[in-house]
Amino acid sequence: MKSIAYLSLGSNMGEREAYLEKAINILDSHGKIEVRRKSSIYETDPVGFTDQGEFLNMVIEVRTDLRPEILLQQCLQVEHDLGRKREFKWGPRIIDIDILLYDHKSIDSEDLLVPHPRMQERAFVLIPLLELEPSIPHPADGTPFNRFLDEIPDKEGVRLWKQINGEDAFVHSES
Ligand SMILES: Nc1ncnc2c1ncn2[C@@H]1O[C@H](COP(=O)(O)OP(=O)(O)OP(=O)(O)O)[C@@H](O)[C@H]1O
Ligand SMILES: Nc1nc2c(c(=O)[nH]1)N=C(CO)CN2
Repeated sequence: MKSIAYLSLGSNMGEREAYLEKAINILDSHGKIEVRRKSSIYETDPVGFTDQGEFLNMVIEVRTDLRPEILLQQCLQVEHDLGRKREFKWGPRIIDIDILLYDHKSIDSEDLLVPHPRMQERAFVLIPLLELEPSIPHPADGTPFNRFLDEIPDKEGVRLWKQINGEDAFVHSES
């Protein structure tokens, strides 16, 4: 049976939008992961290590029969294929792909924590996720993620950068 997962994508180096686009295309290209919906793209102030460039962030919904650990491997492989170098934790990156949610599961294995352990404190994750699924609940206790967003004081650091309507992602209208 197919599962539904939500992935967070972020880029703050080089051609940021092109990296998001390439990552989605690679994920979708093997026939194992169907990218069903894409949030808008947001420009976001860096969180954690703040002395770095602004990010573009978005969330996608995928449908897959890959197990969560294999889905993670695919995400890491795409990061690798696009040339990501791991320099330091929370530092600049051409692409970062995190698994936020996988069905209604809680997973705690050596390499994978789902829900992503820091997602509920990150407006740059919650705003695009809630755009796709406004009342999605936390699998552990059913708390709607919009309640976590309400508790984040500073949301100005997340600004709509490019509105996406479903399948229209990456179709450029500017001339
Ligand atoms: N839900 C998850 N999604 C992606 N990676 C995860 C997840 N849970 C655990 N990991 C582990 O985290 C590692 C990736 O860490 P990475 O260097 O991308 O962290 P980061 O993006 O700098 O920080 P953060 O995890 O806070 O976003 C992966 O190798 C993976 O084993
Ligand atoms: N705005 C923003 N800040 C971050 C991001 C990110 O994707 N966007 N990713 C991080 C590590 O995963 C650390 N800080």
